[in-house]
Amino acid sequence: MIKQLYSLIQFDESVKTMEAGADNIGLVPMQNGGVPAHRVPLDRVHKIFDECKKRGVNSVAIMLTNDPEEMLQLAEEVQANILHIAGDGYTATPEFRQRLKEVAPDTELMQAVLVDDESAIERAKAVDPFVDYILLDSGLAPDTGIGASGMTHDWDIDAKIVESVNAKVIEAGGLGPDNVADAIKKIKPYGVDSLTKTSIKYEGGHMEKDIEKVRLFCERADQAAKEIGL
Ligand SMILES: O=C(O)c1ccccc1N[C@@H]1O[C@H](COP(=O)(O)O)[C@@H](O)[C@H]1O
Repeated sequence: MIKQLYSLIQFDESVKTMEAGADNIGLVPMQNGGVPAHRVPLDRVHKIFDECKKRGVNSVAIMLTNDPEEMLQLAEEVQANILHIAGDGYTATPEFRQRLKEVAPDTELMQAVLVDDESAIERAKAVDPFVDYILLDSGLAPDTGIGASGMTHDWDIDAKIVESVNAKVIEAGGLGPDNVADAIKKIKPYGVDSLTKTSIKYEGGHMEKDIEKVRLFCERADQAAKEIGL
């Protein structure tokens, strides 16, 4: 079971998050979008992603901009393992996928799908043929993008999507140590993702990972997956 943790800002907390069991760590490289306090300067992105490589952890660059040209520039610059499109104004296309391969041949593509009602199933199917991952998430963040709501959504829809697509499905939206096991047992995803419930939030939008909660999240996810033979 892949455990994906967002949204890393500092180098030291990234290392601690990897040591606590994360398989994928996600961050917002400096761009036009997202809460200013969460955007990571590019020199630090490189330092964190180099550390990921050394430790065999996947680096994920989250795109909150809605400009595909800016995404491709960033993809070329950071060469992440995964590019996660989470902006609410742009959805990946086969052409985007092709251009991503040209500028970052080793970067896989993850498309966030907003699960608001059953229409999410068709939206997931539409991107399935040309993405590597589909991330199922809740709500729209007030600043930009799909996700970061801290809320769960209808897991029955997610279970149907897992059955209907070939891409690897990452379950997101309001997951934390308290409910990750239930989500895995119900949805049977390829991976699980957490932001709000494994973070400490401060005034002004600053956040840092709560390492004990990250550790618990990873431990409970692995235990649940083992129990159902995933
Ligand atoms: O990670 C962010 O900073 C972010 C900002 C804006 C939109 C989405 C973002 N992240 C994605 O949202 C999920 C779920 O968040 P939560 O656990 O429900 O709070 C997060 O893990 C990222 O995939």
